[in-house]
Amino acid sequence: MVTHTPDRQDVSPPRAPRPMRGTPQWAALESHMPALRERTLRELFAAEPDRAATMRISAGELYIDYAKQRVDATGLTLLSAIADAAGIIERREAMFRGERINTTEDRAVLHTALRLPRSASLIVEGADVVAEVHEVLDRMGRFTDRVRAGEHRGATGERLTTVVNIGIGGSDLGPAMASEALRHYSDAGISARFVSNVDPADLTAVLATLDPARTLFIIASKTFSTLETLSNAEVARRWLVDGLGGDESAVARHFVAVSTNAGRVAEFGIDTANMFGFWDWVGGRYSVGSAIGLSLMLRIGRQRFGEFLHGMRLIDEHFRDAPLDRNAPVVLGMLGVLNSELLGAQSRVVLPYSNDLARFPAYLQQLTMESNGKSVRLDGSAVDGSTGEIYWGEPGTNGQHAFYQLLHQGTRLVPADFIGFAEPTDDLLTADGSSMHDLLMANFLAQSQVLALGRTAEEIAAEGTEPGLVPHKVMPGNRPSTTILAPRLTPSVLGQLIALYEHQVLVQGTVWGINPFDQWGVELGKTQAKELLPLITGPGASAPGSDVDGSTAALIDRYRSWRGRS
Ligand SMILES: O=P(O)(O)OC[C@H]1O[C@](O)(CO)[C@@H](O)[C@@H]1O
Repeated sequence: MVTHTPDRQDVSPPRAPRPMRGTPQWAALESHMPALRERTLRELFAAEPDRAATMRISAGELYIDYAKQRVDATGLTLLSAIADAAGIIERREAMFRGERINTTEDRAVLHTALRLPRSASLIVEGADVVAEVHEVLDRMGRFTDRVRAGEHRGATGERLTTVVNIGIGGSDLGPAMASEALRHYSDAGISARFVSNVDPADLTAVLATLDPARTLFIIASKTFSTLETLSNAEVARRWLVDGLGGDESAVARHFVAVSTNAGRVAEFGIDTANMFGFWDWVGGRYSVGSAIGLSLMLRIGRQRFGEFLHGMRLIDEHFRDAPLDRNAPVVLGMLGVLNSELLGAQSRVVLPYSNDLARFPAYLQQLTMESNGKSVRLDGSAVDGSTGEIYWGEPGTNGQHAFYQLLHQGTRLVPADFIGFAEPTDDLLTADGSSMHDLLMANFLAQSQVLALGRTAEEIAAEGTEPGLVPHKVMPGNRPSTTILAPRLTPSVLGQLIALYEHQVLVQGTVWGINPFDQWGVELGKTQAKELLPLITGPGASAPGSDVDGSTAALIDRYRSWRGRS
């Protein structure tokens, strides 16, 4: 039995992360910045012939090239010194040990325990969390085996062929992204649909295509108190019962829940025998490897779901074992800090050259921005720099024909993460017999090359360009990017990509001294929506006693009048 104890590196007890600005390590980086700002990527490539060989890391099956980042060997050493001084090793080990590093919610942060092997043991506050994790995985496995084999059928005896996951945020984005990414591995004739928005258009559009007799609903909510999810779940239940001739008992065969809150699941009317649990130490945006991934397991089966978890574990192990300056989440997280804090980048664009990863940027938006969009440190003091990179993106080559113009010639610096695969999930041949996948990947390679090296006025003039057009055609270059290449988009590789970004969040949160694991900023909007609802449906905001601000009151009045309620 493998016991996961903090024995990998000699660590002292965890401390709150230290603010990094003002430390000697930060000052050293700042004094090196003129060298990084002045030298272009063209110059760096010319000056450092072995740049490509040294600025790459293999982690799991991911080949990560960061030679096109605006950094040199000294800069990289200084960046890892900052991560070290911020206490990343202690914080990482405290996380893996199951300490309550999410102090504002008094919780451990143990998504990494979701992917420990059955043979491992991790005792946290007296309980072996690995045993608990595998008990749930086994239950999920038995259930999904039965649905996939047609043994668990709908109330009328039909096979269940569509699973509808109703959830939002972390209870939607992970499984929705992964289900699309791994569509190629769906092998039991089960399709998955995802409903998240409280906008009735979402559920209406999905239900319109479905047969209740063949539909299984998964109500996924960590808290089981989320307005959007419960509203959609109630309507879905009514639709099912009505569609099956008013048979209330059908709910038991067509509804399962995924939650940490058995009481609320029972209150909602789902038998807790049909509930798959997880734990408060799994943050919503870190939960795709928990029972929140049930829809994915239904599609790809328990073995491939296991490979997905294994992929995450490969990167967990790399994150724990690799020295900081060869550690992919540390290096990439710190390059994000460099770009956003010292090179003036305002966002990071993620460009998967895989249509199957279309939802990956949206998934990363919650993972990174809900985690590190904070402006106070763990001790409640204000941060003194910026935090939380803004993530966005679209699959290549679609983005090329939409926003790459700004990436190449705009005034803003937008560092890019390119993600691509050697083997296609599908390939087609063009009329001349060439592989469309090769065409896609030629674009993948060309774009980062052009971003980095650009084209000068002299080079453009030398091509015979009319002088008046030369400035319009200059490609400034010197725009940083990282390229992540993997053999193929398998369940394991998807798990590796997810964990690579998860751990970057911890690295950056540690350097910024903030808590990446709470999300207090989303609460007030929810409360105020509840307060405004009766004004919208009842007397209006201009009624005596209403203390709604003038702008909102006028909007409510206009809304009510257009709804015919004045
Ligand atoms: O799974 P739940 O409890 O329904 O929460 C859904 C989402 O809502 C949030 O709390 C934010 O509103 C996310 O952190 C979470 O992933």
